[in-house]
Amino acid sequence: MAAGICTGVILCVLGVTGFMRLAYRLIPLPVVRGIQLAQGLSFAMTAVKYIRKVQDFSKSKSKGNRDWLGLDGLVLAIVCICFITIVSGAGNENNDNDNGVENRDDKGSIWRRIVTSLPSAFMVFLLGVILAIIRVIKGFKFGPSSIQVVQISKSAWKKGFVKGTIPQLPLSILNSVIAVIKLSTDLFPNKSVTVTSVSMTVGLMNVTGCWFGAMPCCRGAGGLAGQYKFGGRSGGCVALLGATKLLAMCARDMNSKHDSFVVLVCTAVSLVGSSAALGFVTAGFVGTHVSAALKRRGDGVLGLDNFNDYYDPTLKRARQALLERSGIYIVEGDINDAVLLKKLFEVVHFTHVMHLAAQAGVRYAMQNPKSYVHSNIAGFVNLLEICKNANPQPAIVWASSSSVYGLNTKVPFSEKDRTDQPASLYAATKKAGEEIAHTYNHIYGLSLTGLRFFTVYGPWGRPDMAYFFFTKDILKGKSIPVFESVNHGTVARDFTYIDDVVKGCLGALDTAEKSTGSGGKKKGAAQLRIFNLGNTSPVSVSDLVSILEKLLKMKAKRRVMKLPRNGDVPFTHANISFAQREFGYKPTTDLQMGMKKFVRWYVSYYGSRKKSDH
Ligand SMILES: O=C(O)[C@H]1O[C@H](OP(=O)(O)OP(=O)(O)OC[C@H]2O[C@@H](n3ccc(=O)[nH]c3=O)[C@H](O)[C@@H]2O)[C@H](O)[C@@H](O)[C@@H]1O
Repeated sequence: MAAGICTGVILCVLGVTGFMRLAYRLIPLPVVRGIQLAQGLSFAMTAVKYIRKVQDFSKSKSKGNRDWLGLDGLVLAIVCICFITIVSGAGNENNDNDNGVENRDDKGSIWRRIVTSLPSAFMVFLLGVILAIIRVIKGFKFGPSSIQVVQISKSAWKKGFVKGTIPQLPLSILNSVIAVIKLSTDLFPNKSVTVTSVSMTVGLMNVTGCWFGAMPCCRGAGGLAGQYKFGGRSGGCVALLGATKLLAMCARDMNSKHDSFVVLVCTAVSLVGSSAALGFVTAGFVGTHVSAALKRRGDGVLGLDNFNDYYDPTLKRARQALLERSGIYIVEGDINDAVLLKKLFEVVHFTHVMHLAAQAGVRYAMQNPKSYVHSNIAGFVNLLEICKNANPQPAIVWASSSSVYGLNTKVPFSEKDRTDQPASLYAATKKAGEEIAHTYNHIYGLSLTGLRFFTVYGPWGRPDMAYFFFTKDILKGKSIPVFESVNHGTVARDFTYIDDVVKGCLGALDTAEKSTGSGGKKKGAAQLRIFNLGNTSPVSVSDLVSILEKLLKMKAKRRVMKLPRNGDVPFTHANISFAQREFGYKPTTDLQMGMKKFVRWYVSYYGSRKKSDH
């Protein structure tokens, strides 16, 4: 927007001061024609490339060859090219005979007249719009959109001017002003256009429009020539174009610029990925790592996160920045927002949903029980409602927890064991999630895979977890509460390194079968699975502290205390044979190695004093 406004201002100034007139007189015609030819050829080559290869517009890259068949297939494209070529080349537009009198008996001539009068490019464009609507958008609604004034930061002005205005200016002057005037004098010799009026109107269009989010635009000699060739020769065609744009602006579906942006991103995602996975809570710990891994292997990922303040939101924003650098966009919203979710699902046909949006932490459930019900139960149900109505229904992989094993004493914990004695409300909501998953699988044919994570840790982890705040407090010289169970027994966890968990998540996604229902109706039995994703070798909290002491080269001030009765269980230990059998899950990182990687990250991330005060 800043670049558009700056370019607009410069064009206005050049127009008013008469400098543009000077440029018009000084720049020779061959230079202008050269620019036009180069532009024309580059557009033609781009068109051929777009037809031959499937495009990854988000990266401006070509992918594989386009399929022959389908609504965006090669056959249709070739038919359209032939149609335009035949219609445009069907003969002289002036079909009068030598005497200037039409020979009405000449049947071939009549047909030729009809064919040449067809607005071929407009017809192909219209067909394209209809096919795009069929492919991408359902349920178009109309009504006025709200208009907002764009806020442009100081750095955006600077960046826009340097990276947008300066490189664009020569083309704007030559193609949007000088070439347009030369061409319009050729095409419409009886109409007078002045350099000042063209320059000023292009400038004013951008100076006013860009403040309201309009895409920077210009007149172009190519566009003028194209419109002339295909029949747009009066002011009426410009008015028609404007009216169509106003109509498009009225799509009520997009209430704000943010909504429109979301829709555009979604469309890009659906065009990019052969399988579009939706990583909910992408700025969460596990979500960040899973999304990045999916993107690395070429999947289309769209994130969703409400960026709540359960723990330091700046860490979440830093994860978001990391993901955005690798091309993953995160929509800011809540899984309880049915309107938003519906909109996303209308635009993208998600093949998979990786649902990692939850209120985590076992002890916090006593302080804020409602947040657990809100996210882990109401939010989950809301998501399942949207997924069951989607067409096609996505396959869902979601995060349960090792805490569902609660007070069980039989080890290692197997998926076949009882899970009816949770020790915290957190565990109870996760257990409820598993039962809710069963219901949606049974009634609607949704494919659902629950993953019971076992105390996942690693770089970019959660500051509310013990290993994280132990590290922080040891470094600060503060004491840390180390829990022990009855009779000075150890408290132990099957700590699992993030990279191992990511492999498990990808394995679960890749082996997830399709949901069988569509549009809210079940059409057959669907897959329903639960897997433990643990490390299979529990370590006591006391040993965890010793590992940290060695890595941080500092002695911890241990405050040994009895395991409080606020949700904690004395130990966890996963049996992972089921995940191993189904998708080859095999953790390879022990606590020593995993903590080394975590500490390295922690020190580099919180290296400065400012950041370490988190
Ligand atoms: O995998 C799981 O099921 C769960 O793992 C963790 O829960 P937890 O294992 O309790 O992880 P931490 O809170 O990091 O505690 C780790 C160990 O440190 C102990 N601890 C915790 C806090 C403390 O002040 N002192 C202390 O000794 C805990 O008793 C526990 O044995 C996560 O917080 C849950 O979101 C997740 O669902």
